[in-house]
Amino acid sequence: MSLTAARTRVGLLFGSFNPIHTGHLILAQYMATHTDLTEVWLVVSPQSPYKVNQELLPEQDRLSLVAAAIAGNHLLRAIDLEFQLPKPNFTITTLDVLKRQHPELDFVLLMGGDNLVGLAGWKDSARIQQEFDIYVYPRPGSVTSPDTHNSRVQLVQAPLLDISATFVRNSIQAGKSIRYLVPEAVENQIVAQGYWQK
Ligand SMILES: Nc1ncnc2c1ncn2[C@@H]1O[C@H](COP(=O)(O)OP(=O)(O)OP(=O)(O)O)[C@@H](O)[C@H]1O
Ligand SMILES: O=C(O)c1ccc[n+]([C@@H]2O[C@H](COP(=O)([O-])O)[C@@H](O)[C@H]2O)c1
Repeated sequence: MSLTAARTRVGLLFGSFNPIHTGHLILAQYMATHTDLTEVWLVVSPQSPYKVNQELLPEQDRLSLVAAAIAGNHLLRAIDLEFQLPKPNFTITTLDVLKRQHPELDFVLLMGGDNLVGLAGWKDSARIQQEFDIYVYPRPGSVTSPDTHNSRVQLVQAPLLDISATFVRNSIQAGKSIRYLVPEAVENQIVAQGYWQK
């Protein structure tokens, strides 16, 4: 019997969340309930290094949509830490701050197979892969087998919904319904504020 208590493991889903949608939420909730993670934190990135030209809703509005989406869910948390960090937001910078702020927690990166392919090009990619466990979930058109050279990468067969924030934005702009693509509270806020409507 081990005398050391298991450390609390927290999953981190980084994203622009422009806007958050049901695909993000199904994934986050599954990770929080079907793996060894205790919670999943949704880290809102004001400016992803790869999305500098994309038209983004102001970060506070994106955060507010995330908060509306997860209201009352004690397993998920919205994190605005990157709002105070230099832009564009490099994930290693945020990870270093989170580790300093929460030495009692073990952070696990959640990543789609599509992002895992690009991870090699991320800032301090080698350090990210050495210092953090990464749970990879398959995404359509991406590699589904984990990198066997890196024992910290683990494949999680999460149920996925093939929708994107781009699809949600385009639907709004085309005057189509986004019912069920986003939670009702998010849809109500988008409609009330007129986000992405022409
Ligand atoms: N349907 C989905 N299921 C699971 N993960 C998703 C889904 N859509 C996006 N993700 C992942 O969630 C994270 C944050 O995504 P992001 O905020 O960039 O949303 P997105 O839908 O990919 O946005 P966009 O369409 O604007 O590029 C990324 O790691 C992305 O790969
Ligand atoms: O740190 C990096 O070099 C890096 C490069 C690309 C993307 N990221 C982060 O990955 C998250 C998802 O990015 P994206 O572009 O797929 O929305 C977002 O939080 C970005 O800040 C981070």
